[in-house]
Amino acid sequence: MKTVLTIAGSDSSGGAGIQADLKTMTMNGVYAMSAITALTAQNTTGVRAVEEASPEFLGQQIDAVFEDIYPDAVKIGMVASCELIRVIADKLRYYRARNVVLDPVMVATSGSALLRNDAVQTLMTELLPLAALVTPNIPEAEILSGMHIETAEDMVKAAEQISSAYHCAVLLKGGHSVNDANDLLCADGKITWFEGKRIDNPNTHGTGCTLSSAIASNLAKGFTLAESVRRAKEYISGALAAMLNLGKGAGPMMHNFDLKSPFAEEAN
Ligand SMILES: Nc1ncnc2c1ncn2[C@@H]1O[C@H](COP(=O)(O)OP(=O)(O)OP(=O)(O)O)[C@@H](O)[C@H]1O
Ligand SMILES: Cc1ncc(COP(=O)(O)O)c(N)n1
Repeated sequence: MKTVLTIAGSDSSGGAGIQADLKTMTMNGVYAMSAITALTAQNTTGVRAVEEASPEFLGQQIDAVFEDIYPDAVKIGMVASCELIRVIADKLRYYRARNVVLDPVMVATSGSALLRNDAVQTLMTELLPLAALVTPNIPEAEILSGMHIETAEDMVKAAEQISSAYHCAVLLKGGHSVNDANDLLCADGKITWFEGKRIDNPNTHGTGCTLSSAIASNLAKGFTLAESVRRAKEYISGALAAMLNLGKGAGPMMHNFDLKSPFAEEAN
């Protein structure tokens, strides 16, 4: 069985972060492992508190995984601080991690900051060059490229700029666009659009975490980058279309929307 490690923060409400990653990886047929950067006390309405792991303890978690079950892919989500970013970068270099997918999480859907302001530059210089793929949403791509993004042409220019500056592929996600949810892949100088009809569902907590974990899972299974993105887009569209409605704010999506297991049956 193929294996994937997520290095990310815990979301107590289960919709984003480590919890979304483990659900997504399991549903995408890989064995999921985790190294937790921070605990968050959060729900669908917002983040109440954050407890960061110490850099030493994060390093120990990553060592424990790599020394025993070497992951076929690594997904990185919330990284919180400069110190934690440096540990992650050192470990990924030391273990020559492959298929690294970086979701440059900065702000939660609810508006709370998940990355310290002074850590944005460290994320860009330390982690982007190690990534096979970086998956910014539109506001994150504006920060990474220093460009304002309004049109599809702006998305292409920003993705090309980030890709050439950091020598990694870029998937610029269109979830925050006013039009359809079309995502753009820029890899080896080639632009590919992945089109998605906008689903009228306000419950989008954890969409970015889910998409990047599904891509990492498919890379681990040996699919090409473009095919991994296509399959992940299909997965996120299915999870959103299942119209789960939980919580008082932007709720989580359903992961077991396609599960026909007898263990999933509910009592009448
Ligand atoms: N309403 C929607 N309908 C269809 N697809 C969507 C919708 N919202 C987001 N997506 C898709 O979900 C994925 C994540 O995109 P998005 O731009 O929301 O990322 P994000 O902002 O990082 O997510 P997060 O909510 O975790 O912060 C993309 O493939 C995007 O196209
Ligand atoms: C621990 C953690 N990681 C990532 C996100 C981003 O997800 P979203 O933008 O959907 O809130 C989050 N809210 N919490």
